[in-house]
Amino acid sequence: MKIERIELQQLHMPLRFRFETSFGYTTIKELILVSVYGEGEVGHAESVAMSAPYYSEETTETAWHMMEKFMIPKLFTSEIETPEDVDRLFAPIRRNNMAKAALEGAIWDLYSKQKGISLAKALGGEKSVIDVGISIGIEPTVDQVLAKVERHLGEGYKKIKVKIKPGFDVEVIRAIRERFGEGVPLMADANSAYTMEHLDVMKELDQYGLMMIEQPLAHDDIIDHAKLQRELSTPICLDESIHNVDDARKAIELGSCGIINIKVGRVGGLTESKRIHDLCQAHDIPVWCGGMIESGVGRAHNIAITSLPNFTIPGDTAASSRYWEEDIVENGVELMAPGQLAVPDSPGIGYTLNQKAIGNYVIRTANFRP
Ligand SMILES: O=C(O)CCC(=O)c1ccccc1C(=O)O
Ligand SMILES: [Mg+2]
Repeated sequence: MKIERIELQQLHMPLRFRFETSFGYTTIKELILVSVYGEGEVGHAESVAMSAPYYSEETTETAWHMMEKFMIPKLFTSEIETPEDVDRLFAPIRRNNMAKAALEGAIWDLYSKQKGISLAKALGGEKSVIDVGISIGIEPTVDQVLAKVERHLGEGYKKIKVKIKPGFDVEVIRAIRERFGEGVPLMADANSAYTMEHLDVMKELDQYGLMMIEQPLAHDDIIDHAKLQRELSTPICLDESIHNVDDARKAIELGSCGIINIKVGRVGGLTESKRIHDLCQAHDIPVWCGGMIESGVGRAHNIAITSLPNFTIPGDTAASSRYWEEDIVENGVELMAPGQLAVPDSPGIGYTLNQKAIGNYVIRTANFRP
């Protein structure tokens, strides 16, 4: 694969609502759109690093820096035949997974376009339709959460995830169960807001038949999660704690979780996402695709990886129109049926960029050539 040019564009996309988690809130989503040009085609992906280091250590600025100073120069001075070569090329660079994933993902898109196949097919995906859920943030009142649950259940979303934090947890879950019943596929995401001191709260949550509790304990822990898992019948799902396939192997071996959330950015790319998927499949650990408030470009990548068979639990890839007045892909990523997204079968990510919309959001551009 001959790479002729790489373009980075920093975009600021205003959200249609304030998205709050236990670690902070987002009203304007920052992202870096990566475009890799070669042999008459162009591949796209986005960096999901956030503006501040509260979900992970990366930020928009560090991702830009790592790509510009270390990753793009490597791409221009190496022979690349397949996207797996990119994964190998970046391996000596420690962490900075979101920066790595953005470049590797754009090259996966470019590679599948050059082959004339969909990204889903290039990854070994099998599904033509995926079930999706929705992630509801922390709201000022429980009633406001209930209103959102009602609206999104009406749109057919197949999983309702609510964000929790100490003081805004059991009450929310109880209210949802009382109002909407036991049948709602419901889970809670704590984004590391609890410690083992909160065992009593976790045991209370355990009474509500949740599909899982996501990342209750520290972002860098798998030991206490194993202890907690032994105290609960609800499966623990790890998000922040899993950065690569070895983390997944150790967490499974220790019994730290029963489910893993795969985010392509957090694990450093689609190649590593596939490895984690395969490992989990071999151990009967279901996986699902998490979200990072992506634009349509990141959503398209999420759809492609979710087409792999062990993504058996609906992920967080909701429709573009929930987040954006206007997305940066033509027509947005929209539900084809209640709670379902189509897996495109056209080459690459299967979505065309909306250059006019990009023009409205872009605040910085740089081009790199060999
Ligand atoms: O709607 C989405 O994109 C998922 C939102 C979400 O839950 C989330 C958003 C930003 C950072 C972390 C997380 C998370 O899954 O923990
Ligand atoms: Mg999470």
